[in-house]
Amino acid sequence: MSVHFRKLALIGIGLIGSSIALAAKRQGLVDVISIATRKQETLDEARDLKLGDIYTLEAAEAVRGADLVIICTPIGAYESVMKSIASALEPGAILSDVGSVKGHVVKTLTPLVPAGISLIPGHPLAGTEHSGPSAGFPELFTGRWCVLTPGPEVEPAKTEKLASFWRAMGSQVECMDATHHDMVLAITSHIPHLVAYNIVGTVADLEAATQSEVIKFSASGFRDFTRIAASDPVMWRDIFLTNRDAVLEMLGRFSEDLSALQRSVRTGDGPALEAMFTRTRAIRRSIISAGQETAAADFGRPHETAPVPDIAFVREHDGGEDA
Ligand SMILES: NC(=O)c1ccc[n+]([C@@H]2O[C@H](COP(=O)([O-])OP(=O)(O)OC[C@H]3O[C@@H](n4cnc5c(N)ncnc54)[C@H](O)[C@@H]3O)[C@@H](O)[C@H]2O)c1
Ligand SMILES: O=C(O)C(=O)C[C@]1(C(=O)O)C=C[C@@H](O)C=C1
Repeated sequence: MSVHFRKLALIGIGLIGSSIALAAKRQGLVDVISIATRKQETLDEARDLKLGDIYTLEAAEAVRGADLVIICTPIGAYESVMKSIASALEPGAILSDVGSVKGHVVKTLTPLVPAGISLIPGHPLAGTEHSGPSAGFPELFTGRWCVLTPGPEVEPAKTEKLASFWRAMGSQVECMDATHHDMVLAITSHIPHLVAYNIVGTVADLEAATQSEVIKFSASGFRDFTRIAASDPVMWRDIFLTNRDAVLEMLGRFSEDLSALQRSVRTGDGPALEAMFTRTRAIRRSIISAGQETAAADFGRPHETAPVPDIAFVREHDGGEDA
């Protein structure tokens, strides 16, 4: 199966779009890359970085003649992007995306997709807290999962072609149901971000209320949370607006477990606290020893089959992790 595409159109060129452009070019997966963004300054930045071959503010122009189109904008922009590109899509093209929520994306895009176009939603489980065209790097997807959620109507050969594209950029690919994806990501990615946003907000409020230097003397545990809490506000707003049900369901479970911990602290239950912390330390160590700092374990893939990414590289780009 050929991995090659004639023309790749990227709608939105931030962290993920620019990483795809760099990785696809490096691996020789496409002849031409066309890039569309909403703002001229972003387009100019992408051109200065030589991310593509064609640059335009018109998404419809970018997708004309493209055999692979990947939407790389925040999820809230999908409907208007789709309406503007629908009539310009090339018959036979694969239409995909990289959005962090899949159920909502399927619901929004499906009714707008013209006949003859294969919609195969995707989600690379890789990222950083940085955004914009200059944040991308071609190794972002190396050793990371990419989840695809094709509907039953999609020809298996089309899904396989897109899967080969992601594999050629270094990812491992898994197909799954969009609802399952959203439930797993709610607990492994969305709630961790919510917790980080909350704790950093609480500390900042405390500092203001007590007029004391709480943040100045914060230890590195708190700083790890501030990395996550620095993630793009628009992207994360859209994730919580579109994965509401799964996030609320998982948040219920999370709150129960937090209450149990609260009780252990209040009652001075040392053994319970130690048992919990021993269990979580073992989970962290098993992820690190498998070299897979992603949600791979949550997809039930045995650790030993996970590829070993260059942890030093990941650490440098992710802003620091303990080993
Ligand atoms: N950042 C991550 O860690 C990460 C990881 C995996 C998936 N994702 C998903 O990838 C998508 C993009 O995230 P990112 O981190 O690359 O964001 P980003 O903010 O770095 O880039 C988004 C890009 O979309 C452009 N854009 C916004 N609205 C647009 C519109 N209407 N038309 C054309 N362009 C538009 C912006 O100008 C920007 O270039 C999101 O849907 C997000 O859920 C992000
Ligand atoms: O490493 C980070 O900074 C990320 O937040 C990446 C992360 C994640 O939660 O793992 C964030 C959202 C994406 O949908 C996928 C990956």
